[in-house]
Amino acid sequence: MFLDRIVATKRQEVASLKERITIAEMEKTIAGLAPCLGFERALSAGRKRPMGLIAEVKKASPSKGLIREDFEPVRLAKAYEEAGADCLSVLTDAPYFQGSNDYLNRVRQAVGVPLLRKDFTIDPHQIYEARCIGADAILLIAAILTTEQMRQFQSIARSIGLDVLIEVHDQEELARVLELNPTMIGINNRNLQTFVTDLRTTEQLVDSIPKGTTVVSESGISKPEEIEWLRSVGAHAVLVGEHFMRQPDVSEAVHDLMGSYSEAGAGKE
Ligand SMILES: O=C(O)c1ccccc1NCC(=O)[C@H](O)[C@H](O)COP(=O)(O)O
Repeated sequence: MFLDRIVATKRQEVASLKERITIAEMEKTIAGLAPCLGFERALSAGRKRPMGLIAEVKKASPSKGLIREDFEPVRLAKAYEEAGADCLSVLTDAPYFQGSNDYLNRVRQAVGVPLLRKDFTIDPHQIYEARCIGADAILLIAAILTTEQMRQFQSIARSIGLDVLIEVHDQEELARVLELNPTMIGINNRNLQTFVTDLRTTEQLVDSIPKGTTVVSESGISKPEEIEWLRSVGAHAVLVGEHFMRQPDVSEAVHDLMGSYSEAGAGKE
């Protein structure tokens, strides 16, 4: 399975990270950082449109290869912010997505919206690293973690101020995730074996999620009517990468997909 390859790579990365820095050293850095920006809040009570938006800074993907030639992460992030994206997602995985920790760090200096570190978290070291490089939230993917790992990682993340987006693909993963009483769940519409996206995945899972949980529909979203439909079935926010990355003007692309917005916020139903 493709995810097994990614996890094997992450094990090597974590081993080399552990040789470079200890958690105690990262804790010292974290003690001197400003508090995190509220990622989950920006998508729920604080969102600017009826549907919240996490706009992704994504250069390439395993399924599509290089997506954007003129990839300038800071310029893209500023354009997203100017267009009223509630939060940004920055891919930091290098081998499969051509991402980088440095991209996230530079984006952090340039924008004032909360940032998700988009990577494959398999070890506590990566959670502390995420906070050190400027993330406000991390992603936990149920498909590659046990329930106990997710519980431990969620607790560590919260203890250093990070919000947690826990991602599921099916009912089995969702049942395990609900044991953790998460405040925010991502439903990934992409089948990780075939890479095919199907927005009905969100519809199939959303009704099993307790009210009050912020639900993010992820992947394969590109049309305004899909935003409307995802909202009608119960999603509070969307995560969009490839569609924006393929448009010459990402700011215009956000307006075209999401509509106009109000700084006053649209709030959580
Ligand atoms: O994007 C991929 O091909 C991919 C393959 C395997 C695991 C994860 C993958 N993507 C990560 C994501 O979750 C997406 O970047 C994100 O949801 C945005 O999706 P999209 O709008 O379809 O770029």
